[in-house]
Amino acid sequence: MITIPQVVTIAGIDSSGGAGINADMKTFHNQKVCSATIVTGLTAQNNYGVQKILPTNKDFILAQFDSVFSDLEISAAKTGALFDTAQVEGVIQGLKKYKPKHLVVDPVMVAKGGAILLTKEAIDLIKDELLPLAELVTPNLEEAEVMTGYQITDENSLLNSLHDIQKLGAKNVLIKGGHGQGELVRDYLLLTDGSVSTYDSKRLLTERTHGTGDTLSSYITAHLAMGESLREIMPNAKAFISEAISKTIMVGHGHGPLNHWVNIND
Ligand SMILES: Nc1ncnc2c1ncn2[C@@H]1O[C@H](COP(=O)(O)OP(=O)(O)OP(=O)(O)O)[C@@H](O)[C@H]1O
Ligand SMILES: Cc1ncc(CO)c(N)n1
Repeated sequence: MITIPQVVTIAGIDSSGGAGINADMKTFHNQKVCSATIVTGLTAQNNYGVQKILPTNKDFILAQFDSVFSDLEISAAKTGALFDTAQVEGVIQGLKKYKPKHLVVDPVMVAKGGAILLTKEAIDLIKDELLPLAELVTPNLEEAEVMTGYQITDENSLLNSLHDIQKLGAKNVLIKGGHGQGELVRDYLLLTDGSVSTYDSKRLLTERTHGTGDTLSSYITAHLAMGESLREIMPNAKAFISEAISKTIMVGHGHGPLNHWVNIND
């Protein structure tokens, strides 16, 4: 018999296959963990942007929680796109009921192409009630600004943001630098013990970066489920995302999807 870590992604489906649950499941499969899904919505989306959203309702979200958690042995969960306040309430209720050992919150707010995925009320609820449940929250630069209410203009304001987001209740905070500038992409990780580590990689000059955030947070979730620490996971997570961006697959137009077949141990 083979035992495989089991994880769940609580997120939306991307009709073009490159982001959201689709990216999560491909990453989980690549990293050899078994994944369940709690679907928060369907998107009519492609590599140009999001054309339409059909959110699932709170009752159906809770029904999926009951189905998944009454059967599978879930050791880690991650949240991705959540679309309205009632949904966020459902997700918080489900997480409080089933208490997965590890929870990664990816506070997806804006899709590549600029579509706003979350209302202001829902963002407040995420800050007040979802972040305190999270082992790790993974905002990009804009999402960090929305959470704190001030702009990140330099390293000082970035470090302040890390601490201010931790004060909202998340144990560990990762601010991702994909939307920054310069030759390097630098991600900043603040741990519970107050230490800050930075992770650099070469900025790959491509617009084919659909689903980078989902892929990174899924990779981390998979490895938390395997019992690794964030310090152990981060260098490999960065290597994986760089490899998945650089071994370009030509699918669709615009912000094309990543290559989820890569293996950083090759
Ligand atoms: N051009 C790039 N070259 C190398 N690494 C990148 C690049 N863009 C993003 N990354 C890496 O991908 C991960 C996700 O970062 P990013 O800031 O793009 O997140 P995100 O905005 O949440 O993604 P998404 O737009 O998919 O929601 C980070 O680890 C970041 O360092
Ligand atoms: C469904 C969905 N979730 C997350 C993102 C962000 O990558 C997206 N574009 N679409």
